[in-house]
Order: sequence, then structure tokens, then C-alpha cells
Amino acid sequence: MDDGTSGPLVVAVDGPSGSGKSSVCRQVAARLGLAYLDTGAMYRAAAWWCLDQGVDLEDAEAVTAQVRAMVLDLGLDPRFPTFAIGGTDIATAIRAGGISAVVSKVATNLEVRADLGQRQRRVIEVERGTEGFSRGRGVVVEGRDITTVIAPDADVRILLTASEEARLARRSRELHGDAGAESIAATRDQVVRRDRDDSTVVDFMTAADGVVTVDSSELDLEQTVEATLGVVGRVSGRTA
Ligand SMILES: Nc1ncnc2c1ncn2[C@@H]1O[C@H](COP(=O)(O)OP(=O)(O)O)[C@@H](O)[C@H]1O
Ligand SMILES: Nc1ccn([C@H]2C[C@H](O)[C@@H](COP(=O)(O)OP(=O)(O)O)O2)c(=O)n1
Repeated sequence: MDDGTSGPLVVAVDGPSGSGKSSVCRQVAARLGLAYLDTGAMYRAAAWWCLDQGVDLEDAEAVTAQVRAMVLDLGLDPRFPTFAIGGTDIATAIRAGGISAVVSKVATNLEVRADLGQRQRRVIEVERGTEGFSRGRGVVVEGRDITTVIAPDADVRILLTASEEARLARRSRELHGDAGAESIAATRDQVVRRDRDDSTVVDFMTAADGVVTVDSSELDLEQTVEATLGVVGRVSGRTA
């Protein structure tokens, strides 16, 4: 356990779609002065890049080769995270519904996971300040397999959960502006089907040993940020 007084902190957060990972982790990173890495955005970038290059997402070998060749630039400021491929800003494009609908095809490709996982570990090493890197700021990393596969040795490991009902309502409001029956039905593929597909390669519904669960079902965004900061403080001693 980190004594919280010095040294770059690594915070790992996993959870299903709509549990609040991105919005909560950005706030937590900003308040603690840490870098922020959204690994889901990396999978989205990989899907976008393959489609942009005309690769058939059903062709696993072609997808793997294309992703290995992807030159992805990440900006880790939690107030203004950036994603670019070959100088093109893709931050907005990777959030499009068309990418959400197909990203699991890329994220369930184990060779792609190995490649992106290596890039994620590299970012964590740099921000942790290990291997001679002196500019370590510490980092909050969020995704599906960060607490278990990518950074099981993180100082703080959190599973951010929420009931399916709460997650569907949030995503529905985000995408359609309301959480009526029709909008919820239209959101189901983005949340329930995608989580089911993604769960075939990683478990992000149950907390592994040593991982602290934060259930945001009954909390608003600010309360969830506070609860998450509370866990970071208790486990690492680091406070905002
Ligand atoms: N605790 C919360 N209460 C209410 N809304 C939330 C909460 N956490 C996140 N949201 C909202 O729900 C939506 C999905 O959150 P997001 O951070 O994208 O989740 P994830 O990254 O886990 O998919 C966003 O519009 C976000 O503002
Ligand atoms: N570490 C990770 C992060 C995301 N993924 C997958 C799971 C999702 O379908 C996609 C996109 O993730 P993202 O976090 O952007 O998903 P949300 O739309 O926020 O629910 O990538 C993964 O398999 N492993």
C-alpha cells in the first residue's frame, strides 16, 4: 500500500458501460492532479482506424495487422483528453453510434488486446515514473481489465458499478435526451448487448480480490466522485 505522501499514484478503475467511469475518473484525476487514460477510447480508436482504412472487422488477422500499425497519439490531461491518429483529431469521431455498435468486434480480438494492453502498460510505467522516467505524474486508468490484467499492482483498484436500470437511463439521457421507454429500448444495444459481448473476454462485473466496489446506482455524479476519492484516500492516503 502506498503511504500517500509521495510518489506518483496509479489508480485503476473498471466497470460496465454507463457506470460512470469516464466522467468520474476525469474528475478524480483532475482533482488529484493525475494524468487520465481512457482505455475504452483506445479500442474505439482502433475500430475507427480499421474502418477508415477499409478493413473488414470480421477479418481478425487484417484487424490485428492494422491495429499494430496504428500511430495513436494520446493527450492525458483529464480536463482535455485528446486522441489523434497521424495528426487527425478523432476524439469526436470515435464516440459516434457507428463505432459503439462495432467496437466489441475489435475489443474481443485477443491479439488487439495484447497490442493495446502493451501500449497501456507503457503509459502507466511512464506516469508511475518507473524505468528511469522522471516525469511521472501518476495516472487514473479506466476500462474493463485494468484492475485485473493491465495494472493488478495499481496502488488503488476500484470496480465502479451501477444497476442495469441506472446505466441504461444515463446512457439514454446522454444519447437521446430522455429516459423514456423508446429511448431506453434504443439504448439497449449500446449497454446490455455490448457488455455481454465484451464480457466474453474480460470480467468487469465482479470485483477481483483487493478491488473495492463503488456502487453509483443511487448516487449522482458529484456523490460518485466523492465516493471514489474517498476510496483513493482510504487505500492510498492521498486526498484532493
Ligand atoms: N453517478 C452518476 N449519476 C448520474 N449520472 C451519471 C453518473 N455517472 C455518470 N453519469 C452520466 O452517465 C453517462 C455515462 O457516464 P460515462 O462516464 O460515460 O460512463 P462509462 O464511461 O462507465 O461508460 C454520462 O452522461 C454521465 O454524465
Ligand atoms: N480496457 C478495456 C476498455 C474498453 N474495452 C471495450 C469495451 C467497450 O465496448 C469498448 C469501448 O469502451 P468505452 O469505455 O468507451 O465504453 P463506454 O461507451 O464508455 O461504455 O472497448 C475493453 O474491452 N477493455
